[in-house]
Formats: sequence, structure tokens, C-alpha cells
Amino acid sequence: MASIRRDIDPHDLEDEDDATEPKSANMAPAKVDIPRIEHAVREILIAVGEDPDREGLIKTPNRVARAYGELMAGLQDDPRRHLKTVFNERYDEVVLLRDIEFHSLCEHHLLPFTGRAHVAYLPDGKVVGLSKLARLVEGFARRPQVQERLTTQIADAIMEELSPIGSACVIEAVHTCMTIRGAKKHGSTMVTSALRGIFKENSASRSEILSLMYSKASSKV
Ligand SMILES: Nc1nc2c(ncn2[C@@H]2O[C@H](COP(=O)(O)OP(=O)(O)OP(=O)(O)O)[C@@H](O)[C@H]2O)c(=O)[nH]1
Ligand SMILES: [Zn+2]
Repeated sequence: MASIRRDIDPHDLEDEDDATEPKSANMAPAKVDIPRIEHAVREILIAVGEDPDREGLIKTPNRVARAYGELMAGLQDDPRRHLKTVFNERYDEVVLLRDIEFHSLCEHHLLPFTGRAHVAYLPDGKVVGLSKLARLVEGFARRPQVQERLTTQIADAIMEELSPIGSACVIEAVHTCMTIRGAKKHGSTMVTSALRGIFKENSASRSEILSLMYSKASSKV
């Protein structure tokens, strides 16, 4: 397998996006039904024995509705759009973007799971701007998810849009539904991987990409 030439901290990225496109940090909120969520949140507050009309809670239903608009922003987005602008580059070495921070919602409990995604591909003529990999992760994360699906959606989107020789996604995340409630296993981290193309078929390539992804082992999930 060709050796890695790019190993980039996403926080160092220059963003070359079109100025009209919403930035990943400020992804346009989803158009959620605000009154309906407000009503539901008010009902939850009553159901748990709270007084939704006390001063501290009076604006809470609206705040929660707006927060869901942000947390679900990916639902009305097609994250694959970020892979449509490609450079036809004669570049045949691995591109790896490591430690892409993300925040998602576990679809079982609607509680956050947060962590880092490591995304790589071995191009076959088509290369995208690195920030697009971060936007891809963000778009798939901002919706009710399970970590396995998030991981495969990212790897599959890269395979389908860029037709590379291989793609890989590894995600390390902490699920608050397991740390703050339920099993209450603080410090447990879920790790998932999706390998496609050469990274799935060739054991040497698979070992190399996984060791590169883990080499800065993310104890910082
Ligand atoms: N595989 C997988 N499981 C998840 C993910 N997010 C949450 N879960 C799990 O989904 C499961 C839902 O289990 P249920 O038995 O239906 O729900 P529950 O009674 O709240 O389960 P506990 O969390 O064990 O209390 C739990 O085991 C969670 O830990 C995820 O991304 N992937
Ligand atoms: Zn959960």
C-alpha cells in the first residue's frame, strides 16, 4: 500500500468552502416543528413532576425545541453533497483525516454520544477537499444514530461518490446512555470500523490503515 502523505489535524484546516455554504460549526438547523416539540417537552416536565410554569422552566420547551433543530440538522441534509466537488488529481497515496470530533444522538434514548472519527481513502483519480470529510461526518452525525450505521454511512459514501481504491472509517465514542444511566460504565468507549475496497480485501493494507488510525491512540474521546 502506498505510504501516508497526509495526516492532518482537522483543527488546523483552512476551509476552502464556498462562502454561501453553512459552516460545519454552524450547520443550518433543521426545520423542526417548534410548537409540537414545545408541547411535548411541557408534557414531559409535567410527567416527571415538575412545574413547567416556574420561572426557570418557562422558556425550556422553546430552548429544547431549538436545540433539537441543531442536533437534528443532518436529517435535512444530504452529506454526500460535500463529495461532489472533486479535484481530478494524479495522487495515489492514502489521505487520512484523523480525530474529527463529532456529536450525535443515540437513537434508542436520544442521549448524546460523542467522540472522534478517523476517515481515510486511497484515491483513484478523485480527491476532495479535506474539510469535506469533516462535513461528511458532521452531516451523518447530526441525527438520531447508532454508531455502526454512522461508521458505515461514512465509508460507503466515500466509496460511492469518489470510487477510490479503498475507504475506511473508524469511530471511537462515549455513549452517555451507557455512562450516565443504565449500565453506568464510566470510561467505556465503543469502537467501530468500516473498511471498504483494498482495506477490506488486503490484510496488509487493512493492518496498515488501522495502525495509522490508531497510532495517536485516542485516549481523548
Ligand atoms: N450497538 C449499539 N448499541 C447502542 C448504541 N447506542 C446505544 N446502544 C444500546 O442500545 C441498547 C438498547 O437496549 P434496550 O434494552 O432496548 O434499552 P434499555 O432497556 O434502555 O437498555 P439499557 O441501556 O441496558 O438499560 C442498549 O444496550 C444501549 O447500550 C449504538 O450506537 N450501537
Ligand atoms: Zn442509547
